[in-house]
Amino acid sequence: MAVLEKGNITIHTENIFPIIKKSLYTDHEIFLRELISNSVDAISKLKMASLAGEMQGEVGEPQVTIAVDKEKKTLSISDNGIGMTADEVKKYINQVAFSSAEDFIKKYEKDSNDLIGHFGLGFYSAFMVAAQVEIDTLSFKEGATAVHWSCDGSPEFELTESDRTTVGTTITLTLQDEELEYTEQPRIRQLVKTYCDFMPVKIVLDNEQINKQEALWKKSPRDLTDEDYLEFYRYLYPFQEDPLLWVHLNTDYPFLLNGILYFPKLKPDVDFSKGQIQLFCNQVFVSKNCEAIIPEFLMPLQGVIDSPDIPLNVSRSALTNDRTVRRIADFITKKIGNRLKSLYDEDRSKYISTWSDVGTFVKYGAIRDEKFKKQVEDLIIYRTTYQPDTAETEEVPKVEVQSAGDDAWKDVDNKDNASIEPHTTLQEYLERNKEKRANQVFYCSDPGTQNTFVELYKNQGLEVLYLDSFIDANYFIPFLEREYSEVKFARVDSELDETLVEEDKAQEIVDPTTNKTRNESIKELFEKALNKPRVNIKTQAIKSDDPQGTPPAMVLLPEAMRRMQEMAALMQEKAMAFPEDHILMINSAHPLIQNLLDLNKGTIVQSGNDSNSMVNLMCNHIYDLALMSQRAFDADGMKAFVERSNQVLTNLTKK
Ligand SMILES: Nc1ncnc2c1ncn2[C@@H]1O[C@H](COP(=O)(O)OP(=O)(O)OP(=O)(O)O)[C@@H](O)[C@H]1O
Repeated sequence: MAVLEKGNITIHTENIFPIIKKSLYTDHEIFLRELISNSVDAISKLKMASLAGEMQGEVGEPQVTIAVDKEKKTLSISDNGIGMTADEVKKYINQVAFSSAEDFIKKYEKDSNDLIGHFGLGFYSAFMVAAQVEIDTLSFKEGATAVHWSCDGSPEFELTESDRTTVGTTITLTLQDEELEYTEQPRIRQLVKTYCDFMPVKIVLDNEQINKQEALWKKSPRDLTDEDYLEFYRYLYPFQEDPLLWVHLNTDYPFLLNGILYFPKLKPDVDFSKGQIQLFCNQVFVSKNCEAIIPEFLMPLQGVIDSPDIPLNVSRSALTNDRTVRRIADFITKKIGNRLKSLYDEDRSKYISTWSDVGTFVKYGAIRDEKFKKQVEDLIIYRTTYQPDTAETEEVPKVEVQSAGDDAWKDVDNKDNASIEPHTTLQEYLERNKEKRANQVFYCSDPGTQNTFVELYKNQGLEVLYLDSFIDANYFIPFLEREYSEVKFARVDSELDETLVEEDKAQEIVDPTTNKTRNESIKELFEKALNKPRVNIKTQAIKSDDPQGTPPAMVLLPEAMRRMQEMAALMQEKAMAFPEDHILMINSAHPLIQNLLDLNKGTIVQSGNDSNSMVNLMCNHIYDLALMSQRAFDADGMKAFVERSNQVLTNLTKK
């Protein structure tokens, strides 16, 4: 075969190939994406040429075909695209590709690993894995002759005639010995699935199409059903629970952007620093790492974004500061806010049912992003103990939610989820409770351990909000306190609000010999029995029509002190130990406490019992029961509790 040309590739650095081969990129595998992208481009160029009437004959069904040969150690990528003439090979491969390679390498040699997806490496990335690269190509142009180009990784190349008869290009790589993994079919399938799954052309290996092809995000939302979105999610994230909501992004001005973002069901240990959104550029996968593009608070979202306007061959830090990227981030944030607002306005019961997960994003976003906060501040809701009157005769379960803007509660059909609980906004809460306790919010951070307190508040007609998501205590409540500086937030177990306690009848003197009040006597009794100087014992009489139904004692953790400890635990990244300094509040109105005082005075005659030791046991027991409703015992605590329980029962059953 006639040699058309032998020559040197026009580059100015002799050592470009060793750099490409060895040190520049850790991700050698991306060469396949680059070569397939070139093929897909060549196919769309041919389509355009055909539409422009520049082409004789029919364009066949577009296809990229991959073939591997283990014995020959080759991998080839063929397309039926536009092809190249000899002159085009000289120009685009020898000059353009290699001189841009040189530029690229010079510019990014140092921080190449910081590049998003190592995009724009192009044809010459083949030399990362190949000892020799051959191009066999026939241009669509009339009268073109097929050419064969080959290069062994030195700056020398050879161009010869080829006997190829079909329009298109085949790139054949003879792989380096340490890169033979690319002759393995499963490896190729995996790479195509990762990088080329949504490319708009069929990719075939061993007579089988191995890419999915349809990029749902490029379609119009009008043509898609909920099931389409769900199916796509399940394809992207198999074995995960269905997402709660999604937002379809679709704009072409002032930048091109398509994408679908899903709100997943959150795991309690969600890590806001790790993204799961996949970044594409014209349906070519770039990176599963959108940190520089997506605002941090949207990191737990999943899905895809695709934009040719995101500069991909710049370093990450340059990307974050890029003007278009910042505008894209703002656009995404705004769209998310709009989606939440429309759901809030149009489907309140769905909004509420997804709130426990979606709310975490919203709260975090409101803390982190001033603009987003403005968009969502009226959409932040809280589960509440408030129970509006419900119409009991209706057959369809109803959920009561507060309508937007006013204080009227309305029924919402709730066929899907009968267990939706009442929710309210903070403004509505403050408005509703301003007569009873102006600018005061009572909240519960853990219904499991604070239920006794919640019940107490509820019974006295005080409304409690549940601020029990994992970002509430350390981040969101402090944020609310900065936003609403006039409002005080107190956890239900921090102290008993004055509305819960009786103005004291317990000041009466019960012991004429010592002149002690009832309260003083109770306090002294417990102090002696417990002998725990760090436990601050207080007495109060809880208001109730049924004192037996109230707890005889409660352990309280003053708000400021508890928060300091929570903060300290957070900084040390460990769970907060139960504070040894706490308040033991004895409910002097409870019959048990009354009886205990009497027992201590010996007025109740317990035949055969040593009333002193019995009183002592009882005091400790009351304290343990109060502690128990706040936290679980450790092994020693449990042992002591069980032993004492048995002792009490033995004493009580003694003849
Ligand atoms: N399969 C192909 N069919 C036809 N022409 C091709 C093919 N592969 C490469 N080319 C030509 O070679 C040129 C250089 O390719 P290369 O991949 O280096 O850069 P690029 O595709 O222009 O840009 P990028 O750096 O973004 O990949 C292409 O612009 C194209 O003209």
